[in-house]
Amino acid sequence: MDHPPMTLHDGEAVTGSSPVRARPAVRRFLHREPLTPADLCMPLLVRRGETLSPVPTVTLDQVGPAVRELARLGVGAVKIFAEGERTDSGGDAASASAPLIHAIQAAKDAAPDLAVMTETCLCSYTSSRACVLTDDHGRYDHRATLDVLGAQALHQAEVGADILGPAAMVDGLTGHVRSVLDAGGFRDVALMPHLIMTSRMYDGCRAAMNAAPRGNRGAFQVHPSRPEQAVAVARRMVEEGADMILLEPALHTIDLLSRLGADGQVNVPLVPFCVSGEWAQLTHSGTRAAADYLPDLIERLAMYKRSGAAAVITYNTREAAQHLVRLPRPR
Ligand SMILES: NCc1[nH]cc(CCC(=O)O)c1CC(=O)O
Ligand SMILES: [Zn+2]
Repeated sequence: MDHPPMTLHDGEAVTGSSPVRARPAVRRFLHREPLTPADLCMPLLVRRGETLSPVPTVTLDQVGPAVRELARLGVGAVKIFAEGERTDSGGDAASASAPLIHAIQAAKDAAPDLAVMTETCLCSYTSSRACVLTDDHGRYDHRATLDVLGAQALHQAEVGADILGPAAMVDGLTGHVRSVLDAGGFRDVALMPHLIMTSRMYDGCRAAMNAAPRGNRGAFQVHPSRPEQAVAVARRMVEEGADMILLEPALHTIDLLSRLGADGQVNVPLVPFCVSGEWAQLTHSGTRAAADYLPDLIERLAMYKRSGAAAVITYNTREAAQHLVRLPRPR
């Protein structure tokens, strides 16, 4: 044996222990926080009314108070989604007075130092609930999709959004939004495109936003059997100017998180999004007491960090942050 046997205070030998674990002073010396409130981002789904929803949502006038409370807890960011007017041509997606734009403004007014992320997508604005626009024959219209999303991105930047989230998963979107922002004088607005795997885990969010897809969203998202495609898409996003990449669903893309984070894949921060289905599983759709799921939640979030996440987006941000600020540390 390399080390003398470790003993507890009563002198009894401790088997299976190590010098690193045996003494509180050494554990304290080596302690690193696995997770802090600053690592977390809260998705805010903004809806017009308080009708029944399968996931937590807010109304526009609740955005300010919610953001202030999150900021007080030390939370790092919010990610704002909002339903707008729907038409075949993308409704008010490109309007400066869309609910999403007001919500971003409310969040920045409430806590200027908290990072505001957005979703830059069309599924909250199309009659079809698709993330893209289609032409008169129902075929994907690349030019029109990029035009509307570019205009939407500019409005998001104009009211102070810090990180935009191109989410339609179409080629060239990240690069297009980057060039629109640069031309508009917003070089310091960051891009975190979504790398989305097809999944049933989005159904709750889609229902809450009245955006259950009628068409085939899988045409653009990555199929779970194609990890090599996910790597290729991630690399292309970085080439086009992604500053970070969002991975969803977090729980079903942990393999990608560690794979992409490994040397030589992509060199940008990776941010898993624990989507609505993950919230539903953990909280039994909101019926479970926080005290019952908090240990699981904290372990889960720490696991994402350990697997290479720069930060984590979770609907449980508030409970997690409240729990973390109460913990004695180091432990
Ligand atoms: N528009 C892409 C997008 N943005 C957020 C979610 C899901 C988020 C959640 O379930 O919490 C999705 C997936 C999808 O629409 O297919
Ligand atoms: Zn979308």
